[in-house]
Amino acid sequence: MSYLEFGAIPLQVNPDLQEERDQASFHVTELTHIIDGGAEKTQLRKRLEKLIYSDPDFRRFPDVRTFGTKSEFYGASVLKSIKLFQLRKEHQWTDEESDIVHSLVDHGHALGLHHAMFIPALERLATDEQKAKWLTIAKQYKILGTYAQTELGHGTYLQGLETTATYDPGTQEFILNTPTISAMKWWPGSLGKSSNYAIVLATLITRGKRHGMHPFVVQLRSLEDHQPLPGIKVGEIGAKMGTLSTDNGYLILNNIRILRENMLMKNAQVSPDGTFTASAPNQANYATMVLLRVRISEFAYTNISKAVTIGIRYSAVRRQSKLDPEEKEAKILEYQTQQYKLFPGLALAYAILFSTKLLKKKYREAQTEIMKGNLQSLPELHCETSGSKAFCTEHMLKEVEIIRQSCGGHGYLAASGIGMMTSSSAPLVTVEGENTVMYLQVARYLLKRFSNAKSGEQIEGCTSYLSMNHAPYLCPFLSEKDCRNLSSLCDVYRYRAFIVISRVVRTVQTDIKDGLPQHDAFNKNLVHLVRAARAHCYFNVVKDFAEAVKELDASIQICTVLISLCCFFAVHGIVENSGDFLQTQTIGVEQLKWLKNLQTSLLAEIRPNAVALVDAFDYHDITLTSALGSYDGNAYERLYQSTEKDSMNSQEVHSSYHTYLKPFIQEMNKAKL
Ligand SMILES: CCCCCCCC/C=C\C/C=C/C(=O)SCCNC(=O)CCNC(=O)[C@H](O)C(C)(C)COP(=O)(O)OP(=O)(O)OC[C@H]1O[C@@H](n2cnc3c(N)ncnc32)[C@H](O)[C@@H]1OP(=O)(O)O
Ligand SMILES: Cc1cc2nc3c(=O)[nH]c(=O)nc-3n(C[C@H](O)[C@H](O)[C@H](O)COP(=O)(O)OP(=O)(O)OC[C@H]3O[C@@H](n4cnc5c(N)ncnc54)[C@H](O)[C@@H]3O)c2cc1C
Repeated sequence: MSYLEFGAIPLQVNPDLQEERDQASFHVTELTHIIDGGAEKTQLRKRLEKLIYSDPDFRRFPDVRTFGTKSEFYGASVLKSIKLFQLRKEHQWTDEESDIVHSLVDHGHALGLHHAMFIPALERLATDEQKAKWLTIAKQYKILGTYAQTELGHGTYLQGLETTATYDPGTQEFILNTPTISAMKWWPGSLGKSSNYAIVLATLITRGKRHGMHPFVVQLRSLEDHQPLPGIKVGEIGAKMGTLSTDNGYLILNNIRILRENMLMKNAQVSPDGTFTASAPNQANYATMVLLRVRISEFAYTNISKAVTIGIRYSAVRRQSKLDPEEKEAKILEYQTQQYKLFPGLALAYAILFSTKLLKKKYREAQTEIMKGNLQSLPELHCETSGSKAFCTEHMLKEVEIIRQSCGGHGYLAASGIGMMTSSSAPLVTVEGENTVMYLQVARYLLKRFSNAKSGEQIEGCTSYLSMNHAPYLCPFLSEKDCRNLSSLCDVYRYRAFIVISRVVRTVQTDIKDGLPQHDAFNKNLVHLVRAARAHCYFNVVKDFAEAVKELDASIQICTVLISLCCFFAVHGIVENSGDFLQTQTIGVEQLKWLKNLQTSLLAEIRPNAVALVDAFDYHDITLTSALGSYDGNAYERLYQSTEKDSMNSQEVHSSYHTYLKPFIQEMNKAKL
């Protein structure tokens, strides 16, 4: 066989993968339509896919990503941003269309924060008059902006932000300053080299009084030559583990004067004479973060669904060792342990998909009210978005890494597409509210709602179960078969959450009664509080998944397979956290035995549809950029083909040979002689 024949990609689908597709019990397209939200949405996505991928600059990304330098990668990413902006303008994309496009192109493009945060911040924090000024030019790309909140010294604790915006009534300007090294802005995406504007979050000082964190529109760079304006020092913070396309930046402000009107004044106002008035609680200024927490939850779906597509397709074409000594080597997907690595990620992808669809709906409804000035739903929304962001990203990151390991050695190759996914997924547990901190916000809300419920209030929303009549719980599972009941599984999660929450409330209360100040009583129980928040979030995701499956308007075949998957998601979660479930007596030892058996039975049940379930995500090969996970399953040919793109292979003999190796080899051979 010639060299070329080795590398050529066969025209047909790998027969091992075809075999998987042939045995699917349902129509993949029907499920794709459900995932996309309807047949017309699938058509829309495909139309956008065609448009984007017809441009070679989007197609050549895998090469740059795999083999370029940081600077080359960033440069190519700026080009990609500009092309996306031009296309958005030309085709007048809606936000929905734009979101679809962002999930298609390699995420995190250089100017991504302009649409992800700068524009949403203007929409949420500016008055109508300010919107007419700033939003209009931002949408026309006359200015390119970012969201500069985090500082070197503080990311989580926003009340600790040190950047100041001091009002000068004499000139009716704010003077922005970075008073200490820890006050410099540090981390904002698109800040280092790309943006010429930023919404800077700073502590407002007027008439000698500090009024907490507020948003200010600040020009950073000249619109003529992109040089930083006088008094502004801005740059890139340095190499990161991944996300090479984004120029995360630092920013130092030295007596920067901006007009009074540059303070975004929807929620609080400073009048010309310096009088401060607040028309909403300070937390209303956190609105951009709340939106991003929804989007990051959705992004967790994108990452886990891509990863598991790669893992399952590859496991269907990779053969290693013999199951039956008389047969040929088995597909690694046949091994129960391999299914145990992959199917939790598969079930998680569907769980996050359905749960975030619901979250998005709730977000839209709440946001409509908030924009009208009704902030009643804000605490509940904060709890739901914080919890979803923490739960989805925590579980996604864990499963993506397990799936990477499931690909063996090849999973460690950049060409697999999955290693990069691990490093680009990693920051999602930190950005937009570090996960532990987000769980603690959920816990804080749970404690409040718990005591409301205790005092007889009828609780609505995601914590409504706290006001249920909680007679001692008796697990209804009397056999393995009973454990399949989705409604009973939801009950098990609900009671676990209730008991974990009530126990931590009792402990905190006892500690306070015993004389500990409230903050010490909290800190003494922080781990348990996070555990309570996790239990609450897990319950909500299981419930959302189960309800979505129950209400699905789909064929019996699809319902059957999704019920198995949902059941597996719930059962797996109980088995993985069995200590907690046993300790809260929501299950007993006997029931745990049945649940463990059911867990492995479900692996076998899901197995025949595994490839179809990932095919239904319908990722284009360019979106996946994976030699292991392409639709045709020709993994080895694609891996070998990818070596051609490696610059190390552009010369037969590398230049280092002449500089170092040749003299060394010659020296060694001389010595031998
Ligand atoms: C295909 C598209 C994909 C898109 C993906 C994009 C990827 C982009 C990648 C990266 C972008 C990253 C951007 C960023 O990271 S921006 C910076 C994000 N920073 C944070 O998230 C900071 C986290 N910290 C906080 O949110 C807060 O400081 C806090 C919640 C930890 C504490 O709040 P604070 O007011 O300082 O103190 P309290 O704890 O005392 O809270 C008072 C009170 O307010 C309630 N509360 C807090 N936050 C909110 C909120 N957002 N909404 C409503 N209410 C809120 C809090 O619960 C307290 O309530 P109380 O108990 O009733 O008093
Ligand atoms: C890739 C990336 C992109 C980013 N993009 C932006 C951006 O565009 N704009 C922007 O403004 N920021 C951005 N950030 C910053 C990001 O929002 C912060 O890093 C994040 O909010 C976490 O804050 P921190 O770094 O201060 O972590 P810290 O708060 O210092 O966390 C460190 C540890 O302390 C713990 N901890 C902190 N406070 C508490 C507490 N109260 N209780 C218990 N434990 C606590 C945490 O759990 C964690 O384990 C970005 C960060 C990254 C990594």
